[in-house]
Amino acid sequence: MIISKLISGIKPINIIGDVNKEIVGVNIDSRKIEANHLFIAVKGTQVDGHRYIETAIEKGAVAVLCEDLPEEKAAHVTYIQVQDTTQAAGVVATVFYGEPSKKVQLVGVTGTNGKTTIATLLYNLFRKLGYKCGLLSTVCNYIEDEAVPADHTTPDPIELNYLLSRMVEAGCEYVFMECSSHAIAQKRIAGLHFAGGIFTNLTRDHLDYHKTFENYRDAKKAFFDSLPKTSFAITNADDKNGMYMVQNTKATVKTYSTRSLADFKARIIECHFEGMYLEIDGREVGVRFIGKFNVSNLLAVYGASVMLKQQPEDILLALSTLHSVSGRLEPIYSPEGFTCIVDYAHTPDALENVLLAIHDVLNGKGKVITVCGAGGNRDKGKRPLMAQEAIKQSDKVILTSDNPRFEDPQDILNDMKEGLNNAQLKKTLTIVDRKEAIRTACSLAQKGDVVLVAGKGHEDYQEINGVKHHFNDKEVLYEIFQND
Ligand SMILES: CC(=O)N[C@H]1[C@@H](OP(=O)(O)OP(=O)(O)OC[C@H]2O[C@@H](n3ccc(=O)[nH]c3=O)[C@H](O)[C@@H]2O)O[C@H](CO)[C@@H](O)[C@@H]1O[C@H](C)C(=O)N[C@@H](C)C(=O)N[C@H](CCC(=O)O)C(=O)O
Ligand SMILES: Nc1ncnc2c1ncn2[C@@H]1O[C@H](COP(=O)(O)OP(=O)(O)OP(=O)(O)O)[C@@H](O)[C@H]1O
Ligand SMILES: N[C@H](CCC[C@H](N)C(=O)O)C(=O)O
Ligand SMILES: [Mg+2]
Repeated sequence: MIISKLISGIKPINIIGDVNKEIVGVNIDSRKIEANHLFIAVKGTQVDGHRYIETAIEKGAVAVLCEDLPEEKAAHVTYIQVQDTTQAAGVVATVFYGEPSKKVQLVGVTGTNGKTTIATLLYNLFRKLGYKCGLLSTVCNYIEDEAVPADHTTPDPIELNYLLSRMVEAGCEYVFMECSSHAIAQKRIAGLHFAGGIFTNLTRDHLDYHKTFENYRDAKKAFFDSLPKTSFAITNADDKNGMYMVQNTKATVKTYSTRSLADFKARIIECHFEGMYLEIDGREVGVRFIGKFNVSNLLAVYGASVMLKQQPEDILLALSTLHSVSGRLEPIYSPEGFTCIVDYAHTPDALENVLLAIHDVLNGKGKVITVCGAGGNRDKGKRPLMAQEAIKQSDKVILTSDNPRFEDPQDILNDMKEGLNNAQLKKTLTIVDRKEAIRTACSLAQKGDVVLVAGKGHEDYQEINGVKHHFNDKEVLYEIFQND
């Protein structure tokens, strides 16, 4: 694609050099630059991408998009200066890959918890309804059946538009994606055309990055502010910030609620560990999910499907056949008759809700033993709150390592214990080794009890000092049961 076409969606302040050159690739990372590429210099949180302009040119870049022009310029390179390269990166990537988001119905899901669940269920549901679909999520990306491993909840703008273009090539009509607050703040989704957006909920997370809850909230809101008039915005009326999210959007607003009047409503008729019987918009349906929060997730899925012009009867029929998403409230039954639940709860709110869901089913008839930790190099303030939520609804808590990343695991656990009083500490064990912690929880459990293993869900690694060691909570549980 020639440079003048490539930059047709942005407003350069200055252009130096030939704009009729052919560009065969674009990237924000100098390490991925090859011959005849455009390098986009982005000022990041760790380094300033402008430092890599020279390296990128040595690797073959023939055009550079930047905010600050370098003093020494190469004669064969075209320099394009813009105000904000973060924003421009998304727009240029979209143009380079043929504006793929305009060729599919793209629905974005944002909020603290529930994004993976909702996006994955929509992908599974629309495939059951007979459509070709794509999915961009924390667990894995999918182009129809083809799995493309995910490093991030939302990929960088280049990878994102590349994957979307592959989905268009594969004939996908619908694409469901998670929009993390990092991705919205870093404009990874700039230039995308959304058919709809969904808001799940907002509670504490990622304050290491956003600094204040207001910044975090407004990062999520920015997604709805940017939705086009043709799109829909579905919001959770039960969440304190549900209406705030959509107050400035141009999209058609619809609400969902399990408590009050809303466009999409539901209530629980019955619930077991195997699933729930629900009434959604006046129709009854059996689903294989538990927990009130999953009623909200299913309502969001139902609402989005209605807005995407599917028939309520077809949606509910497909909904009744869907299974829980990997590592989200996934039950594993022990030979001794207790139930283990593997779940990705890694925020105070998620822990509270998962434990509520477990108690709803247990109905006072068994003990709850919770194994949990907190991630290293992430929001420290959530650590004591997570310990508090765990102890509030558990008979015993075993604090253990999650992904310590570059922190000492014992320091993370000490931060968690800061949230507990002496009586609560007496109900708590600290076992740094996660496998040992899970084993101990299982040895304490009896028939009818529940062992909640929280925090890592689908993850198949434990990240320690920058190295990902193979580790999977479900595998560990099966191994324990086999050796019993
Ligand atoms: C804090 C954060 O979110 N950082 C993300 C951000 O990086 P950054 O802009 O800070 O990059 P940087 O390292 O300062 O580098 C600046 C620029 O120089 C470039 N560079 C750097 C080195 C080099 O040799 N050459 C070069 O060109 C980089 O490619 C970049 O363009 O943009 C990068 C590209 O999109 C991301 O890979 C990176 O994710 C880091 C690794 C990360 O761990 N992010 C997590 C926190 C994250 O994004 N999580 C959310 C979800 C959380 C949730 O689901 O709850 C996610 O969407 O996954
Ligand atoms: N609607 C919800 N409300 C509160 N908690 C939820 C909700 N849905 C899921 N959870 C809890 O949050 C955990 C994470 O769910 P999920 O992976 O769907 O969220 P996510 O928003 O994609 O998270 P991430 O930001 O890490 O990608 C689940 O394992 C469950 O404990
Ligand atoms: N996307 C989230 C996932 C957290 C998962 C948990 N296992 C942890 O490592 O903290 C994050 O990067 O903060
Ligand atoms: Mg997710």
